[in-house]
Amino acid sequence: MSTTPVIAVDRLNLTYGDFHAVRDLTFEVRPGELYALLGTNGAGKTSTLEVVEGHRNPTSGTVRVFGNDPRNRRVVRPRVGVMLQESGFSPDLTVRESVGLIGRLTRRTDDVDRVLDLVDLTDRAGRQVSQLSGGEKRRLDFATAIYGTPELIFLDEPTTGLDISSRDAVWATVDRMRENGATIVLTTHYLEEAQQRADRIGLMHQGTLHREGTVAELTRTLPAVIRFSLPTAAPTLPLSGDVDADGRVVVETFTLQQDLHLLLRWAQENAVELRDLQAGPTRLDDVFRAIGS
Ligand SMILES: Nc1ncnc2c1ncn2[C@@H]1O[C@H](COP(=O)(O)OP(=O)(O)OP(=O)(O)O)[C@@H](O)[C@H]1O
Repeated sequence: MSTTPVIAVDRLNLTYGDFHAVRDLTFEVRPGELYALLGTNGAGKTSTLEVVEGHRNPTSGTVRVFGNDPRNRRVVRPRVGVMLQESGFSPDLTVRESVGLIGRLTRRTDDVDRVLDLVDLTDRAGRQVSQLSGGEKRRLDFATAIYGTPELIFLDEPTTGLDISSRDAVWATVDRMRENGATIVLTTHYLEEAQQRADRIGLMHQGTLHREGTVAELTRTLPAVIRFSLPTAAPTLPLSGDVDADGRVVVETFTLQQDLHLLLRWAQENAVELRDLQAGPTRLDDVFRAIGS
């Protein structure tokens, strides 16, 4: 498999008037990976993706998609599927017409019925877009991104407004496309989805790439947490911790397995019940909460 990056962003800057929305941003997306571009509100994700998708000119810096300037739409567009946050469909078109139109615009070919089946809109094919529910519209947006099985797919908040079975169906389709070599760029505020699926994460904050790496790389810099309640008059704990607002003991640790073992052995030996015991590795949510703190 080629190791030439599918997307290469080098010292990208983007300003809106006096406002510097993206600052010296550099990152790459490799062939076949799922790269999640995450961040706080207003971090600059959409602005960055608009440049990478060829919709917006950078103020400075370079962006290459398959080695080309993304504004070279004739070359790049047929290879790229885009699911935007807001769909731009004409409300008067039917579902079938909308999917067909996208085919013509992107110059990809596909079987409209196959795509409608994949997003479970076969029985809505003749209906006008204006008559679709929010979740159905979102599935239509997804259909346009996967039409013609593009090599690179941008998914901007793909599962917002979808019920659980529609979400599962979207991810099953994404998984299948990845098995066939597709590269995915995901933005989402559902951190759970990124945590489960991203090969690498770029975490943006105030226009810059605050952190980048695999989930394990991002979370390993923060301690894991053990929480429990103790009965009154318990003997002295074998490790140090704080007490939270609810009176529970909170132990932060970089050696979770070892400390948990120590704690459980101590509890057993002293016949102490550790009520509401919880222990877990750091989650992506915690990495987010630590931004700016
Ligand atoms: N057309 C515009 N004109 C002026 N400022 C803009 C424009 N578009 C975005 N901004 C500002 O640029 C910053 C980055 O916006 P952007 O939409 O890229 O962030 P984001 O990371 O996608 O945010 P969110 O998670 O809230 O969708 C924000 O402060 C926003 O207010």
